[in-house]
Amino acid sequence: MADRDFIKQARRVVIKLGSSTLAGDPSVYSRLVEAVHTAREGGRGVLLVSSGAIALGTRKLGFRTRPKEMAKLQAAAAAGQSLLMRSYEEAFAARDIAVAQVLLTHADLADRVRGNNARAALGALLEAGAVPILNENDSVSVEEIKFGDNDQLAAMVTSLVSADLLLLLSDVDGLLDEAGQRISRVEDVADAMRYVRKSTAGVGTGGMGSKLQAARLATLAGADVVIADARRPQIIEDVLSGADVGTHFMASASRLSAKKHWIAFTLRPRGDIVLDPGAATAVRTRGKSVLSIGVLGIRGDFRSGDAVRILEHDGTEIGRALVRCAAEDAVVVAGKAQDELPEARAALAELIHRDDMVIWKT
Ligand SMILES: Nc1ncnc2c1ncn2[C@@H]1O[C@H](COP(=O)(O)OP(=O)(O)O)[C@@H](O)[C@H]1O
Ligand SMILES: N[C@@H](CCC(=O)OP(=O)(O)O)C(=O)O
Repeated sequence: MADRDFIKQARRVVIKLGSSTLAGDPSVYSRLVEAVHTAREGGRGVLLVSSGAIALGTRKLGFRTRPKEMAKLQAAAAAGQSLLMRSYEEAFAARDIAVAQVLLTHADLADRVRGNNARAALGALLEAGAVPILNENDSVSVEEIKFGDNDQLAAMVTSLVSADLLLLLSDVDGLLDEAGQRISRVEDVADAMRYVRKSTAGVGTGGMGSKLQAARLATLAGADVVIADARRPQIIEDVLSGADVGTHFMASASRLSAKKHWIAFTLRPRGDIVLDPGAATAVRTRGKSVLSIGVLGIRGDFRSGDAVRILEHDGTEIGRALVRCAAEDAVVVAGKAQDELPEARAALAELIHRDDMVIWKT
């Protein structure tokens, strides 16, 4: 199959719209509605991740520029979110399509029960024929519980609902090379990072680096990703028909299970487990569990079931995992063989089970 043939067959699609798009030409809403309508007629389920609340709220509340102070940013988000949803409600009414607002914080997806509830609610909305419109719940999100930006939220939602395609719409043709030419296809996201230019202009928060990171997350969840220009007429239709527009990232052949993806990319590590060279090799090359005897050191203040980084003795990160005990117990068992462990902690000879571990490809 040709590269973009998988996109033509995508059944579930997440479309992310950036602030730059929504703060610009208002006709973007009506064009979006027509494209979503056509996609649904073609049997696809569509979810939107929409930024724009802060940009709209900044104007609505009469702030001259985007506020820097957290409380004012949150105020702008609250004021702008209702305006944003009103625009969507009105636009989608033209096609008699119900929209539904879903506001999430990072903590919602980091908690398994809450994440499962969100997945079920989104599934029920699609089943009922509605278009879920997601945004970060900015007015209650503080730094520790933020997604970072909506590119990351969109990638995590893509994994959560097992979407086949993530379409990141922005105000550029796609990823541009040094000469400003669109790159049609990216094979290696890490390598593509060299094209990212730092920019302070514009109303967006993430920039291109964040879109590439989102592309990495979503392709490892088994989705194709396209970054494309929202200002181009028919852009969504063109992308979904497999046309050579925007920048395409193919779904990874070594996709992670939903659980491993969650460990690797949604959870925030609370500490480090440092391995000796023998253990590091066994874990990295043979996918072995982490045994207490191979642990050189423990850092951080994690609890049982938290995510941790797995490090080589020189500090290189090998992977991420869920740890089976709290830091205070891990310190006691580190470096000890099973027969040296106190009886109460015997089970901790296997500190991390291989099923709870994601090893980075080198
Ligand atoms: N190599 C690159 N190719 C394309 N855009 C780039 C590149 N490097 C940096 N950018 C910047 O990334 C911006 C898009 O990100 P952002 O402003 O966060 O958009 P959005 O609000 O749509 O999420 C572009 O407008 C451009 O200024
Ligand atoms: N949640 C914020 C958007 C944050 C964000 O990531 O913005 P952008 O980089 O334009 O996608 C808002 O609604 O204003």
